[in-house]
Amino acid sequence: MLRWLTAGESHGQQLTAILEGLPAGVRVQTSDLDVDLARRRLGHGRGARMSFEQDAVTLTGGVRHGLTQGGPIAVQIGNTEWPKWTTVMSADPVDAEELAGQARNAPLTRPRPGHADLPGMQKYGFDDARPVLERASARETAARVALGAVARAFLRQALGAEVVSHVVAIGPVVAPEGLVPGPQDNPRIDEDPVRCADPATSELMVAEVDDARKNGDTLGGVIEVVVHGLPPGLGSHVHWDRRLDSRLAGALMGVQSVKAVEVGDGLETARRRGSVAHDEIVLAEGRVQRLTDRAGGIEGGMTNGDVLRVRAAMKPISTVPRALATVDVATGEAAVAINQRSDACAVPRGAVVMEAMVALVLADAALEKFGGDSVAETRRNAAAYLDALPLR
Ligand SMILES: Cc1cc2nc3c(=O)[nH]c(=O)nc-3n(C[C@H](O)[C@H](O)[C@H](O)COP(=O)(O)O)c2cc1C
Ligand SMILES: C=C(O[C@@H]1CC(C(=O)O)=C[C@@H](OP(=O)(O)O)[C@H]1O)C(=O)O
Repeated sequence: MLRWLTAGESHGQQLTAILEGLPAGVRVQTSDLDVDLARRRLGHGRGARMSFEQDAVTLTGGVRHGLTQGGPIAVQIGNTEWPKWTTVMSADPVDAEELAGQARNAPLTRPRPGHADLPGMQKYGFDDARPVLERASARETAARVALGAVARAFLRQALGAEVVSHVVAIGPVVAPEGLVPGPQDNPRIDEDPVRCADPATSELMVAEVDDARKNGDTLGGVIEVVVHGLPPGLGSHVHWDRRLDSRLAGALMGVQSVKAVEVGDGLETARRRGSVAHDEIVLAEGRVQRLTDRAGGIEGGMTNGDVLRVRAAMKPISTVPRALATVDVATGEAAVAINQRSDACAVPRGAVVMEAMVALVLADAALEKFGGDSVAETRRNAAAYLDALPLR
């Protein structure tokens, strides 16, 4: 239904993104994309680049006078870094002498453990990590967040659904269980330096980031994305690749540094007995309701109408200032890994990327279920489906 693609390098001229398959009539404008792009630059632990990068975003296709037109939506995001990289990252051949004078062009031959550097060089036949790290960099997530903002607008206008997130762990500091942000809580959580919903835990998280940074180290953590207002029946039990949990897991694992995904209570559920692992169904006030939401709003690969909760675990940043051991591929000698300027902890801003991926997957699943060439049609179809459900 929905297809999306991104292109561009971390220090290239710009990122480009295309979203194809969205209906006409979705209200969206540049400022909506700006809001999420700015949120992606926030967070204690971010690197220097985040404080000056402007994410100059332009909607270049598919939107007219603040409304989608039904055609592919195209977005470009200029890289503020570009002026320093015009020669090194030039698409066209450049004069060899001019290139030789550029310190930035020195081959990167000491691959960083935990990065795409070494396997990428081996796979694509490069003797320099530059072409690999330029595309592997999470700079690319700016493009996903821009498209995610469009998907978020569609979900809100078609279904009344809201996608929010919070940080539930940074390194060993874990927020209390059971905190579930409400549909309007993003602005409040954005105010917190680590996007944690619990102020006491937030203070401990900030201290942990400061301590890691002081010691030349880095941190990862866990993000929970919460979606309110979804109808039952998005996704399907009938085939593995139609299961919504499978699609969400793939999308979240597709974000740089994500090493685990949980749906609902996830791993904790595996440690429970069945009698206390599931969500019992009752009839209350003429509606079917669940007493708990351990499943995170998904049963049998479909939304069940409860609040959707998925978690993504990011590993610690791989560019560790206290440089890790590697091998210089030019000399074959033991070396320390290249140490580029880097985030110390990207979990708070990673949360905004996870929201975008969840919004894109849900927009796709909503269009599959309800169709519609205009958002008004999608909305009517969804309303008729809900009206016809015998037990809601
Ligand atoms: C929002 C975000 C920001 C990131 N920032 C950095 C960074 O500044 N330095 C770094 O080494 N890795 C950073 N990463 C992680 C790397 O991009 C990632 O570890 C690398 O591309 C290898 O991919 P893998 O971890 O999925 O194996 C970031 C990831 C995300 C999601
Ligand atoms: C630029 C962004 O994140 C970058 C992600 C990243 C990495 O290795 O993933 C490394 C750093 O980039 P640089 O190569 O300039 O040091 C981060 O700043 C961004 O998120 O916009």
